[in-house]
Amino acid sequence: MASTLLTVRELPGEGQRPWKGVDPYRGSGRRALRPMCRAGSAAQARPMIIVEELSKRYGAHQSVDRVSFRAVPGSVTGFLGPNGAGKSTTMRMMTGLTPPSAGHSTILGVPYAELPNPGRHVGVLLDASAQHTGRTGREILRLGATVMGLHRRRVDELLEVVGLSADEGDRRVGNYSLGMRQRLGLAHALLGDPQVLILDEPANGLDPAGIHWMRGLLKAFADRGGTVLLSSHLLHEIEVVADHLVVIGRGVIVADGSKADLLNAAGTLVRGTDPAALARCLELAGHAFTTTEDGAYVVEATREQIAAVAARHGVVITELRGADGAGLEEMFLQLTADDAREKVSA
Ligand SMILES: Nc1ncnc2c1ncn2[C@@H]1O[C@H](COP(=O)(O)OP(=O)(O)OP(=O)(O)O)[C@@H](O)[C@H]1O
Repeated sequence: MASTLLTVRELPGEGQRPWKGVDPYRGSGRRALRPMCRAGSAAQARPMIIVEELSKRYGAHQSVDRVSFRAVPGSVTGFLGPNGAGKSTTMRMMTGLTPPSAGHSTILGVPYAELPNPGRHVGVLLDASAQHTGRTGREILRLGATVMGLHRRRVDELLEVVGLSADEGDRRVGNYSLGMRQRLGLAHALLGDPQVLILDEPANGLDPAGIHWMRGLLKAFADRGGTVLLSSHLLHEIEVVADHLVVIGRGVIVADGSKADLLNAAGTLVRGTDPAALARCLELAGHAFTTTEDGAYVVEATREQIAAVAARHGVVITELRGADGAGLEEMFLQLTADDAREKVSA
């Protein structure tokens, strides 16, 4: 299937970048990232990442099985799955580090390996602990800046953006904590002012303040028109930051949709003053439901449908909301229950 969105020649070069000439730092106490203004809403709907039927087999083990999804600009796509589900393998295939057994993927319309000066278009953070431990953070960023043809000034800017002090920048990476390595990895991913970010578990090792900071950074990146693909098993983190969710279990995509749709699919929680009467009217209306431990019902119907049924039968409702009390975790555990190492009681 032809999926080319932009040819290499059409990729915005330095002189064509829409944000060229804008001073992104003016008026801000801390340095901000460059804005990524995008033309219209139609352009925003075009997927920047297309993964089609990607598969990876290691010997007899099928690690990734015909995985397909897309990520569009202006949004954060959360790539969720339990340990060993195939997230890293998929991302490694997308970024040319692992050859797929079948399928293909494109970023900005071309395979990652065909992007000219890829760091200028796609920021990748796959394994923060893989950085050279003998170099300082600043040296690693300077090397990256040289390879990408960037001014050295950019290194200082990015150290500041990710919250590493000048002193920390001059320390050897071998002496960095995991959280500091994640910040450095993120700085490296952002160095080339890319349009797309592919980040594998970037929150690992970050403290709560660091996770909060990163959440803001990724949201701001997406708000400026960037495309973010973010893998994690930190479900609450993803729930807060992602607009779109792709859930993987044992190498297979088990859910793919907007966060709102997937959470709504978890059903509606309703509680009434007379549970038996409420149950009867739900049955009469043909709405399937389950009972929670504390006597509420989780119903396969919208809030409006339930309210209408209750009103028709004169049943008093005391609580009516999306059944997302446990948020994404509940949905995630349900969707991956067959795949999880720890079995979850329904
Ligand atoms: N080089 C390899 N050789 C053999 N098996 C591999 C290799 N790389 C990954 N696998 C297997 O592929 C499966 C998916 O691993 P992957 O690292 O992609 O999972 P993940 O979803 O990123 O997990 P985690 O959340 O624990 O990082 C696992 O069963 C893993 O053991």
